[in-house]
Amino acid sequence: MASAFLTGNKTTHFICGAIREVKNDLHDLDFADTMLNIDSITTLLAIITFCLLAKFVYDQQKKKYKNFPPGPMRLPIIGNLHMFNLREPYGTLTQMSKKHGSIFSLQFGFINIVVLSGYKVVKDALIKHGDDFSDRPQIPLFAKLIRGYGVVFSNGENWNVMRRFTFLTLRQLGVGSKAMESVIHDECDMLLKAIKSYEGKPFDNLPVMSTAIANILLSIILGNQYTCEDPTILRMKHLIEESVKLIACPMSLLYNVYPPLVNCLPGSHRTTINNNLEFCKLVKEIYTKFKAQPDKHERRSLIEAFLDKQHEVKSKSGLYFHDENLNTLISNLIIAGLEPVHSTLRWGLLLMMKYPDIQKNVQDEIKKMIGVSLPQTEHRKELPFTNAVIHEIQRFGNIAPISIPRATTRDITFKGYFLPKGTFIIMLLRSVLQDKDYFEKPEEFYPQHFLDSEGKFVKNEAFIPFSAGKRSCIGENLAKMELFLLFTRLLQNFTFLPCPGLELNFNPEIGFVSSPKPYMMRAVPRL
Ligand code: HEM
Repeated sequence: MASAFLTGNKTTHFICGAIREVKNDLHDLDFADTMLNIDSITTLLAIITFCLLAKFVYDQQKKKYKNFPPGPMRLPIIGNLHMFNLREPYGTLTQMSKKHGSIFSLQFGFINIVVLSGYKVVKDALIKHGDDFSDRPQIPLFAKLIRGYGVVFSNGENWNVMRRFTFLTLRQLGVGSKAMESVIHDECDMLLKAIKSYEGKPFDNLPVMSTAIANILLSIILGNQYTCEDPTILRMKHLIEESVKLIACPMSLLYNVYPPLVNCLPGSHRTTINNNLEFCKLVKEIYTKFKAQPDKHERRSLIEAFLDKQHEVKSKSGLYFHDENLNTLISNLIIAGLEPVHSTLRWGLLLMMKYPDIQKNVQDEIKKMIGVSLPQTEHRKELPFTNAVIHEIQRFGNIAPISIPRATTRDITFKGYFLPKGTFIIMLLRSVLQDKDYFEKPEEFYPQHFLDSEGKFVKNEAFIPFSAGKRSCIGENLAKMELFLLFTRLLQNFTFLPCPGLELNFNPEIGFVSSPKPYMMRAVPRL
């Protein structure tokens, strides 16, 4: 309605007419009325300015987004927000992709978002157009927390330098080698001991499992200086676990859409910001200690490799090795590396309790092929069923349903649509891992997705839980090693059973990572 009024001469006539009317009225009024009307004029002018501005923005957007992918009808100001079930946003996106196809657009407040779904389209974007889709968008809450540093949400040269450093350092620290296998086994020994101590009685697996996985990651990032029992680490872990959930809560989502409006309100976004400030303070305490006593540690760590780089400021890339990047990189790695592995394993145990026959087949295969000896990564080939089950846990568990958002690095035409530079892109990984053209029973837990008719393991090209291309998961090798060794040893040592009277719950927790809700289980020793 407003924009219909505000076109060309009609707009000027409307404004002049309104002001003239107000002026005429002013003659006949006393002082109080005059004051009242001055307020009315201000309000009227504000409304008119707003409408003109809205029209200008609308025209600019229309020009910019010509030939933009279509999508569901949007409302002014809120766009498509009203259509979202904020408690299950991934479900809403999946439903929309069924209706609007593999490329469609949405509007969140004033932000235009393009959603890509299905293996073919997502693969094209990740691989064929890898460079065009390799940025991260500016998401207000993350921008506030991360300020363009670290690796997960940075872009350009900062991202390049941090990614290369992280990738090479993980390799130098033994990820993928026998040395890392032994770190994982040491932690697994403690995990088995902790589980055994419950003597087959019900227990909550969340704290026990997260301790083991956190200790593996900490040994890489901080060397052998810190373990999960350290009060600083306990606090850091709590802050991360809380923030990972809060980031997907309604107030945080609203903050990302209307930052100035929501900023002053209380809610999950404020707690996340405060958690981040506290987290950075704790990381700073840790690296200050490292700086104070260099070369004193038995095992080298990522933090020490970074501090070494700070001394080599000769090269141009050396400029990026400052404390802000160190702070953010460490928090990035702890957040990105802890929760996904932990959640995948917890989905795994939940599924083993639901499907006792599959659990038994895995145990029989382990018994037959490796007996009681320690599993090694090479055993994957000899354990095709176990390997297929682990792949299916990752596919079914689907812990990163929308991956991490991307943005276009330049103006591009993709599948016939124009996407301006900086377009916010969601790659719906959930739709890839459930693509019915690649998985026979996409909504079921079906390890045969990764087995041929003779029971041999077969790869499936649409299996990309770590995403793909130049911005794919840095921790893929570490995560695969952890999942294989921990899962195999857990099933070699225990049979996992549900607690009598408790129903198994497969509804995921809301959060950035789609994890199972806390649950109790029993573990009966086998050896
Ligand atoms: C089961 C375990 C894991 C899964 C399913 C997983 C999945 C993912 C996914 C989907 C992305 C987004 C990639 C993209 O934008 O295309 C990602 C990014 C990332 N992951 Fe993982 N991840 C896992 C474990 C880990 C571990 C153990 C680490 C750390 C050592 C890690 C570190 C990272 C980092 C740093 C990024 C950002 C990469 C970048 O922006 O360049 N992840 N991960």
